[in-house]
Amino acid sequence: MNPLTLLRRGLVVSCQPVDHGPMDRPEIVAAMAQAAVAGGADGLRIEGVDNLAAVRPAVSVPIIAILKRDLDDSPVRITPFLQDVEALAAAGADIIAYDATDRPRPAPSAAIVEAIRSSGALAMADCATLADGQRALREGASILGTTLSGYTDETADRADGLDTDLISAFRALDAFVMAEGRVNTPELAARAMQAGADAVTVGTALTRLEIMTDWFAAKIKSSPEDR
Ligand SMILES: CC(=O)N[C@H](C=O)[C@@H](O)[C@H](O)[C@H](O)COP(=O)(O)O
Repeated sequence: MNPLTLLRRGLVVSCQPVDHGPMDRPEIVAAMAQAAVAGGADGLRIEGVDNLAAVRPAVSVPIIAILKRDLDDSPVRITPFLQDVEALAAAGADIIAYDATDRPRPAPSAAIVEAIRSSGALAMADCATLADGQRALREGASILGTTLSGYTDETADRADGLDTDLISAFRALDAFVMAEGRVNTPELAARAMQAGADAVTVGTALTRLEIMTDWFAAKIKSSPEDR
């Protein structure tokens, strides 16, 4: 079945542990992925070829795969190279997400989308702005994600909370819209759907245990002492 049909009105769980933390191991990512599916996830977002290779045989839901890199000469981190696309497709990705912002990058976004489509996977554009989404649709992307809103210089003022404006703007383009980024509670997931999302991706609030723990610990420590 078309992955978009399976993901519509669905939850995608991004299983990306904190880099180099104790949970950053393929067998743990595979266990997280299975636990997410057991809890009702309709899809998964998985970073890296080793993690994808561990998760793919363990689940049957659609997988959105990415490869993250830290480049010296470009701020683009998500699937910047054509060979990244080949590696993720070979490891069983159904959908490959890429940075769809208009920033200096090693390979043009149009070439990345073309490589994704020729691999047989669908392309998900990780966008920061409406213009990113419009360009991505012209280039052949099948999903527009709000993933990078708040993470570029141009959108730094949106770094708090959910970008419902961008979700609604993408809805008006008649695209498949993925709300992604800082969806940290079930209530925010519902708000994303009301704003026009077709599906919602949740990462940190479900799979980055160190960060979730810190949210609770900080609140407890800053709570008033007198009762
Ligand atoms: C900006 C960027 O690099 N986002 C990444 C994309 O894969 C991940 O680090 C996020 O965890 C993911 O987008 C889910 O978002 P959140 O963790 O806020 O639920």
